[in-house]
Amino acid sequence: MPIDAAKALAAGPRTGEISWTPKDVLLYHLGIGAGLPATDPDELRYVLESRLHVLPSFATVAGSGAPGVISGLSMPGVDVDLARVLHGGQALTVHRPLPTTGEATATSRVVAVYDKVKAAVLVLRTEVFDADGPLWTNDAQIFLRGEGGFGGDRGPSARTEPPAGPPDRTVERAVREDQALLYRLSGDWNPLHADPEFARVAGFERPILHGLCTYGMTLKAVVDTLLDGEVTRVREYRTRFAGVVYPGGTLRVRMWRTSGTEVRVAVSAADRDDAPVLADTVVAHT
Ligand SMILES: CCCCCCC[C@@H](O)CC(=O)SCCNC(=O)CCNC(=O)[C@H](O)C(C)(C)COP(=O)(O)OP(=O)(O)OC[C@H]1O[C@@H](n2cnc3c(N)ncnc32)[C@H](O)[C@@H]1OP(=O)(O)O
Repeated sequence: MPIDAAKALAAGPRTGEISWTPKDVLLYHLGIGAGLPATDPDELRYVLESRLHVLPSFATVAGSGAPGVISGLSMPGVDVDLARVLHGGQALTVHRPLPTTGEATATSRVVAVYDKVKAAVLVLRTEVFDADGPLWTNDAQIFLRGEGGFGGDRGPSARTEPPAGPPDRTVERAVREDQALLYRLSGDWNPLHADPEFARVAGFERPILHGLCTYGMTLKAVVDTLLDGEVTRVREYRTRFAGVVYPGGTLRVRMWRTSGTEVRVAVSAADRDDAPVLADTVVAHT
């Protein structure tokens, strides 16, 4: 059986050491489209090592290859075809600002398996600590097409509409044609994002963008637009991947300030009739 929920949930945590350097942070920032225009002082904080600030969504790729990245998909009770895997959602809690250089311990385990009948949804939690204590917690929701129907708990429904009324701010961000090719160098080498033949087998007309690339692009847009570019103000950031993004397209990012410490966000593909891309998206901040 491809998904054995009981076995996946009973499996002990996987632990590994991770580390990163400013070069990894710079590469990640470039992969989510930072650095344009190259002379903009606000952009230099993302792409120049002497001024480097770490966008918290870097936590989703830090120490690639360790538990929690693609290797997180090979675990007890989970034996799935990569072509059926889509990233369903992501929730990040930042316990402390991310340093530009780090050595930490990452522990991952499956905390939930939901049966959506036509799919299974796996929630993989990764907790990261360094010598000074907790750094961040990441929950990845992995949508496994065709793997449901095992009689499990259906779990929560993902149907939240964006807040009523016009957004406080709307910005657009171009997705470069080579965005996925650059982004994948931060650690997610899934061929779905680079190999046209693999993408076709997976049911797409061409390679799609990594969900976590859209996730990072969106957080950067929010931080730059509403948080004065101060990356350390982000406390939590969660989203659901509601539709695919193709390289070469344009993200339309709508933002609602719902309180002094919360921004709700909806992202659509401006080049594809405003099709929803990110839903149920919240940035909690100081
Ligand atoms: C450790 C990290 C590992 C990371 C692994 C990932 C590796 C990466 O390289 C892979 C990627 O980046 S893939 C790219 C990013 N993801 C996407 O583009 C997916 C976009 N979303 C979709 O296509 C559809 O929403 C789709 C297909 C997701 C769902 O659409 P439908 O099939 O039409 O589903 P629908 O009928 O609307 O709903 C069925 C039930 O599922 C729940 N649901 C819907 N979307 C969900 C989502 N995104 N996440 C979780 N649950 C979701 C619905 O609530 C519904 O359940 P219920 O009936 O109980 O309410």
